[in-house]
Amino acid sequence: MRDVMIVLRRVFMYYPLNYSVVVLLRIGGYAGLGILSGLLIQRFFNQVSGHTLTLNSLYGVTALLIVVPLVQAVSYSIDLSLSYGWTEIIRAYYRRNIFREILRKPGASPLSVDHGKLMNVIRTDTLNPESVMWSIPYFLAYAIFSCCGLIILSSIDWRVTVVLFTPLLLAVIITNWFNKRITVFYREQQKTSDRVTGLLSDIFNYSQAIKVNHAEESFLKRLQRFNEARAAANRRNDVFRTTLDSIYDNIVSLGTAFLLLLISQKIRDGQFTIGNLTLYVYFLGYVSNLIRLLGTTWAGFRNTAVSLARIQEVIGDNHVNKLTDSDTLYLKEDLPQEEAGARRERLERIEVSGLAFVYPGSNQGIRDITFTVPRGSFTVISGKVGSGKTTLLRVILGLLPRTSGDIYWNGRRVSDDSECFVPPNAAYTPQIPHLFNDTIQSNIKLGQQASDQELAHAVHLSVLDDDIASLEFGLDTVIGMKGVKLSGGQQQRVAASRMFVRNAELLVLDDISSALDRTTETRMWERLHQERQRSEAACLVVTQKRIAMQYADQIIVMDNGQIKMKGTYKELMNGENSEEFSCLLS
Ligand SMILES: Nc1ncnc2c1ncn2[C@@H]1O[C@H](COP(=O)(O)OP(=O)(O)OP(=O)(O)O)[C@@H](O)[C@H]1O
Repeated sequence: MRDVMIVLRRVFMYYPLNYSVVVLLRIGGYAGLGILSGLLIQRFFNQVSGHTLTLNSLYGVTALLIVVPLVQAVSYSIDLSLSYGWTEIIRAYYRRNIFREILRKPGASPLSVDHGKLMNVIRTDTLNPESVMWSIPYFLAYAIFSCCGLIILSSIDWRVTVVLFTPLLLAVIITNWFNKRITVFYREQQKTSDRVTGLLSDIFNYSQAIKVNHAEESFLKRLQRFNEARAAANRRNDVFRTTLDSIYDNIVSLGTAFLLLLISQKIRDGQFTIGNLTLYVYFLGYVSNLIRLLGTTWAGFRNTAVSLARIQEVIGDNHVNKLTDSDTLYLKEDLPQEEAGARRERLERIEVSGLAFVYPGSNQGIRDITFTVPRGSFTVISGKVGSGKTTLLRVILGLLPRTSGDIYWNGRRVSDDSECFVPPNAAYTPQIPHLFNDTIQSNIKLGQQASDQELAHAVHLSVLDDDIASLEFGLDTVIGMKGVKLSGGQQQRVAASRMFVRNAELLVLDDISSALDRTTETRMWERLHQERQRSEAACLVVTQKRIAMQYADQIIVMDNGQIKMKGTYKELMNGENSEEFSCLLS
């Protein structure tokens, strides 16, 4: 609960003035004007039943009974217009901060939760703080109203008041006891929802695999099972909430009946006026609302605590302050241009020394990697499947956190790889292209400004020009989810264009020619070679292709996470492990 309080306090600090005005409006509107209305109604009925009602006082009371609700209506409208602003903002900050924390994680670290949970966390768990912040001012207003009511009613008849409030107190205790179950139901609801969303996301992502393996039936059955579990959890929650609601509703009816029983004799004896009876019934309605609000506010606190734990699991960090950061949201302003990393001094050489990384919970990774990449050089990393080539690239790029070793840029130690090895210093094409459902052009630029000429140059280097020319809409062709409307080779080359357009000093390519025909592949390596001579960009390339190796200034052969051989193509072909080396080539 401490974390919940920290979140709510920081959320309050987004708009302290705005929120305070809402609190005051609700206290004024519900408590202040509510009590005034009650007293007016009491006075009116006392006058009617006591036959002391004069025309003047009738006009006066009636006018007030019209004016008070009108003032209340104005206060509610102001309240709503102020509240909708901050509830949206709370949600937006919360969601933006979760995204930011996820994106801050080292790029290649997998998320600790599946997509279903992630989606639910962002969609529904982010709603809890705003709902608590929404109900707190109501709760305060009703609490103040009820306390005042207690005092006013006690001054009329304290015995009747005590008897009237006792069942309400009992209701509070019962509600509190029931509310503990709310957490259990909420958790269950979220868990079953995560599973359904996760499975749906898998089905849509891998529909082709499901179809070709004729696995539709088994996936549908699984979906049905998950849906039934979710429906059962929702049902349990709904029944529980409806039961609680009916308890609150019946409290008013039971209370009124109780009251009538208690005071009927007193009214007959003239000890209790009709106006007082009306006042009691009027207050009873408000007090039952207080209990309802106590229930929802308390449930909101508990659900926020559950949600916080889920969010912290997603972002892998339990520092709540990060979730409530309130720097600019850009709701109305233009988004700032994507910031490139700070450009370092012109690259002369990169030195990798004693680099190591082990995947958590395994003994797989890389160890003791040392080599140098000079300006304008071409370094090939080769080796058997699973020997650690991709891991090495990712550790250098800061996508995986190195466990030991150093990287130097022109002799100066790099302390934050993920900040250093980004455009314009370095650009990377991963083994599996990550494309978005957008045009080819947008996929290449990915938020970066690029002239037509720069775009055409990047397309040329990745040997994509003929493909673009053959498409009806050229660079404006929309390529579908994950680029499904392109062939595997085209997808790889769109990803390569994205790297080339960044005009970086270090180009890092992970096995990108695997889906290319020989002619396209030969052209691509030739163009990359020419480009490197022109721009003096250094290239770090994972490949097994002979043609690429022939261009290489050095070839590093990995085995079981370590460097096994190093040299030029000629040296390795003529070295003592030449047979093993030639077996790697394709
Ligand atoms: N997230 C991970 N957690 C644990 N082990 C991993 C993880 N990713 C890769 N590995 C293991 O680390 C080793 C090196 O993997 P890596 O992907 O670097 O190999 P690679 O040489 O690039 O293989 P390939 O040629 O198939 O691309 C492998 O044994 C692999 O199973």
